[in-house]
Amino acid sequence: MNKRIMMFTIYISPHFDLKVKQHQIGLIFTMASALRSSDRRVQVDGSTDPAPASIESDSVRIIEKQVQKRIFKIIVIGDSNVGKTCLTYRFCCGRFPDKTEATIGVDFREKQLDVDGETLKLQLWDTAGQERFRKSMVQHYYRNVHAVIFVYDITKINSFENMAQWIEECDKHSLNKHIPRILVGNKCDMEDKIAVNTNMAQKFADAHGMPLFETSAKDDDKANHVDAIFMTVAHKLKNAKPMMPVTVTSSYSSYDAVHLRDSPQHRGLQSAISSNNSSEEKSECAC
Ligand SMILES: Nc1nc2c(ncn2[C@@H]2O[C@H](COP(=O)(O)OP(=O)(O)OP(=O)(O)O)[C@@H](O)[C@H]2O)c(=O)[nH]1
Repeated sequence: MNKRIMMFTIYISPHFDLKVKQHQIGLIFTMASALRSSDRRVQVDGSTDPAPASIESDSVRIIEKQVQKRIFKIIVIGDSNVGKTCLTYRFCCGRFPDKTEATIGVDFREKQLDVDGETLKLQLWDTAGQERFRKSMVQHYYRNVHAVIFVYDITKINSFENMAQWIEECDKHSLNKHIPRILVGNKCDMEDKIAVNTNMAQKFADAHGMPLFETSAKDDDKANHVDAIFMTVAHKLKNAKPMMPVTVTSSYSSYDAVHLRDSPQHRGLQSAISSNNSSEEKSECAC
C-alpha cells in the first residue's frame, strides 16, 4: 500500500527533479512497479489481487509527456500595424489586448498545445513591422525557424502587396522553403473597409503554396478561427520531418501562455535592441 502512495507522490511533487533523465524515470517506475507487484495480497485460492488501474503505465506516460516537450519557433511577420501582436496575444492570452504599441525588436509569447496526444510548445516571435525597430534584430528572427506566419491587413492594400517583400526577406535569410508557411489576412471585422478581396489573397496563397486564413484578432466570434491558424501550424509541425533542430524541454510548468521576458534568451535579445534603440519595451501580456 505504501509503495503505491510513494508512486503517487513522485507524480505530484513540485520538488521532483526534472533533470532526471527519461531512462532514470523509467527505472524508478520499473522498481516501483516491481515493489508494487510483490505487495499484491495473495488470495485464499493462491491467486494475487488484480492490479489496480494501470497506475504505472499511466504515471510513466504522464511524466514522459511532462519531461519531454518539443519546442517550435514560429515567426510572425508583416507590415507594422497589421495586427501581429493582437493575433499572438489573442491566441496566447485568449483575448484582444487592451492597448498595443509598436513592437520594438521582438516580443515572445509561448503556448503549449496538445496535438494528437503530444504536447508541443509553440514559441511565437511577434516581430516588429517597423524597419527602424527591426534592423538590429533581423538575423535573430530568421535563425532556426520552424514555421512562418505572414500577416497583412485586409483593409490596407499596401500591407498585402508587401507580402512579396516579406517572402523575399525570408529567402534572403535562407529560410528553408519547406517549413510550414501560413498567410493571414487580419481585421476581417472591418467589413466596410475591405481592400484585399479573398480571391486576390487566395491566388497569392496558392502561388506560394500557403493556406490562407482571413480572421480578426478583435472579433470574439472569430477567436476560434485564430486558434485554428496556430493549430494548423502545430499539426504541420508535428507531422513534418524536422527541417531545423528541434529543442526538447524538460519543463514541468503548468502555465499555458507566458511571456519569456525573464528568460536569458529574451534578456540577451533585448540588450541587443537597447544598444541600438533607446525606446521603451512594449507592455507585457497581462494573462
Ligand atoms: N479592427 C481591428 N483592429 C485590429 C485588429 N488587430 C489589431 N488591430 C489594431 O491594429 C493596431 C495595430 O495592432 P498591432 O497588433 O500592434 O500591430 P502589429 O502588426 O503588431 O504592429 P507592429 O508592432 O508595429 O509591427 C492596433 O490599434 C490594434 O488595436 C483586428 O483584428 N481588428
